[in-house]
Amino acid sequence: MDATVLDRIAALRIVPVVVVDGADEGARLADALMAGGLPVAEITLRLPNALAALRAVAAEQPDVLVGAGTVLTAAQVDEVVDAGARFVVSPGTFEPVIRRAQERDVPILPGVATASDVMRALDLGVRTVKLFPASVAGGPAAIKALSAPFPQVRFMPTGGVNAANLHDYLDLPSVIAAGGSWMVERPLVTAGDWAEISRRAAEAVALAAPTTED
Ligand SMILES: O=C(O)C(=O)C[C@H](O)[C@H](O)COP(=O)(O)O
Repeated sequence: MDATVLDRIAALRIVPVVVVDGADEGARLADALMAGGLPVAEITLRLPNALAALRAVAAEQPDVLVGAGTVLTAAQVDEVVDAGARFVVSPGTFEPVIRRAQERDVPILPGVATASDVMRALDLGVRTVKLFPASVAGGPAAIKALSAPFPQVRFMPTGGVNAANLHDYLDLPSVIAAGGSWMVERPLVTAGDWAEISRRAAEAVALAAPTTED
């Protein structure tokens, strides 16, 4: 297991969740994130050519830590790892996905929304999970409450995170990073507004930087 991937995510503090289609969009998106100082992307398997986007980022922008999101099956784990994904994110805690990611030696962040989900993840040997959908599952208060019985668990809240509430999550000691689409909204990609994506990425990086009191 490549522990350094989770360390890099923890250092970056933010994971842009992107919906891109095809090699060209993927490569340009990666360039825009690099320009914004945020060299990481979770490419969701939501569009038909998401895998081509993933492959292009992995091949053309090796400095960008690229992962795959919306991974729902073990077969998709194989597809995304073969395409170059360095980490795998799933909306739920599903044993076949977790097991295949472990077999492929790639970090898996399964989605959890309840204590039972966390217990299943722990039983499968996973201690870093994605709280999803974070805002619906209780937001920062849910993470605080879950951290009491599960102090060993680290969270990447995703779903409803934005520039306004980012710090409510990042300030919690059990949160390694927050994920979200707010800096890479799909209309910006389809419009080719890479400059705005870079601007929002840079803004998010500045927001996530520790404050002077930290
Ligand atoms: O399906 C998955 O595996 C996902 O990755 C879901 C995404 O994390 C959220 O949909 C992002 O939520 P927003 O930032 O509110 O847009």
